[in-house]
Parts: sequence; C-alpha cells; structure tokens
Amino acid sequence: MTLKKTLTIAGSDTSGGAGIQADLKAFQEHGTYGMTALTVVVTMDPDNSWSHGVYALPTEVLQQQIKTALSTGVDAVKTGMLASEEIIKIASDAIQQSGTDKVVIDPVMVCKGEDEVLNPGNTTAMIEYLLPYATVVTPNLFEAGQLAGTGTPKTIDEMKAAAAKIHELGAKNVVIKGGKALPTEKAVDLFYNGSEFKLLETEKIASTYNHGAGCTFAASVCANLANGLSVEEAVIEAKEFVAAAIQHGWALNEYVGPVMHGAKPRFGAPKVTVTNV
Ligand SMILES: Nc1ncnc2c1ncn2[C@@H]1O[C@H](COP(=O)(O)OP(=O)(O)O)[C@@H](O)[C@H]1O
Ligand SMILES: Cc1ncc(COP(=O)(O)O)c(C=O)c1O
Ligand SMILES: [Mg+2]
Repeated sequence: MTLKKTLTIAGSDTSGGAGIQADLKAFQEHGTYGMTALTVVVTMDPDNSWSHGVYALPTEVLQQQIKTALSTGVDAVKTGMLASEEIIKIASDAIQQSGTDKVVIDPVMVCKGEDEVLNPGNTTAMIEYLLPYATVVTPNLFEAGQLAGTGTPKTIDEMKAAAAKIHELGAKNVVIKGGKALPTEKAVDLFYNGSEFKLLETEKIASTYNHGAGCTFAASVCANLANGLSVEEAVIEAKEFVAAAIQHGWALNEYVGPVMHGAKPRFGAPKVTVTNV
C-alpha cells in the first residue's frame, strides 16, 4: 500500500500542540504520510510564564531537509511559521520545485497568547513569494488584514473585501478564519474561490484550549487535497476536524491548552453548515 505524501515547511512547537507537531498529527489522522522541513524551533520558558523563544535553524539545514523530502515526490505541501524573508523565499522555491498544485499557505504571523508579531516585514515577502503559488491560503482575521492591507476585518463584509484582495494577489482560494475572534454566535470562516463567497459555520466552542487550531486546520486541508478532495470539500472536512479538536482541547499545564488533534475519528465532530453570502 502506498500513502499520499504531505510535506510541511514550518516551525517546531516544542510543546507539541501547534507547528510541525500539529501538522504531523493531522497528516497522520488523515491517512497521509507526513514529512517535515523545519524552519525554526520554538521553546517555552516555564520559569518565565511560558514566554516563547524562537530559534532559527541555519538555512543550509532547511535546504537539505527540503531536498530530502522533495526527492521522494510529494503530493501536497503546507507552510507554517517561516520567520524571515530568506526562509519565505526558500519555501517558495521548494513549492515551485515540488511540481505540486496542492499548496496550503498558513501565513502564521502571531502565536495565540503572544502579543508580539513575528517580523512584520515578512508580510510583503509572503505576498510576493507565496500567495501566487497558494491553492489555499488560511489567514486568521489579523493575518488577513495584514495581507490585504485593509486592517483587521471586523464584519463579514470586511472579511469579503479582504478575501477578494488576497485572491487578487494570487491565492486561488482564500479561507479567512473568523474563529473565536469574530463577535458572532457561531464560529464563522469565510471561503472565497474567486467566484463565490461561502460562510462555513460550526457551533462556537466555549474553550480556551485552542493552541494549534490554526495549524491543525491548514494541515488537514493539505492532507485532504493530497487525498484527492476538491478544495471546498477539503476545507469543510478540515473545519469539522478542527472543531472536534477544539471541543476536546485539554490543559497541558497551567499555561497552555492544546487541541486534541485526533478527536474527530474517536468522538465525532460538530456539523459544518455552508451558506452563500
Ligand atoms: N471557539 C471555537 N469554536 C469552534 N471553532 C473554532 C473556535 N476557535 C477557532 N475555531 C476554528 O478553528 C480554526 C482555526 O482558527 P483560529 O484558531 O482562529 O486560527 P489561528 O490559530 O490561526 O488564529 C478555524 O476554522 C476556526 O473557525
Ligand atoms: C512553531 C509554531 N507554528 C505555528 C504556531 C501558530 O499556532 P496556531 O495553530 O495556534 O495558530 C505556533 C504557536 O505557538 C508555533 O509555535
Ligand atoms: Mg495560526
């Protein structure tokens, strides 16, 4: 038996909930074979309120990892935390070399619970080097506002305007994650494929144990594309998958509550409703 091969180019979250750890767990749960190219290692200091340290790996090490993974012939690629313009360019080259048209860009700019934005200058590089190759881009509200240059959207209409702008910049499909931040009764994401806007909604789960939700969502989209689902099917299943993961999120310690990546196959998932807007 062979498996579809999925590659994540992203950071390591040592605490295991987000980053490549989330990606590998989501890849596995979707029955794909996950591979990794690490960009940075993120650590958390238990003696200083779990404050994050971000350590970049030498770019030669990243290049060698990409060479290894691409030599196997990957079916789909996802990017996560990239941390510098140079790393963004390397990821862009890797995507082009991979020859796949199944590319999920998760434009990570902030970690939940951390105020600091990772190198704001990277936004320009993501626009230039990554969006033109994105089959799907998955910004949260803040990231969508940065990419679109509109400021953080606060309403569905503002999300639509930002999605249209990001599509114009080259991303074939855009999912803006309203998630918990949007003041709506449901957890609302906006999907735009260049011709239709759709709202994807689940119940909003009252939980703060959501660390890694964004990575888990994007990695699930990537695995679903590798497995041959259409973009819309891939996004809807990923939303079910992450909603279940949040529903069963848990406290790792007093500082962080990761999602339970593999919750959907074990406990089932909330239903996603789709409405044209
Ligand atoms: N409280 C919640 N209940 C249900 N779904 C949620 C909740 N928070 C986030 N989500 C969903 O999880 C996915 C990831 O979103 P989010 O956590 O906002 O991303 P990020 O981690 O990148 O900021 C999205 O599909 C979003 O709608
Ligand atoms: C390496 C890494 N990538 C990505 C993220 C973003 O995680 P989320 O899925 O919560 O947006 C984090 C957050 O801690 C991280 O450490
Ligand atoms: Mg995120």
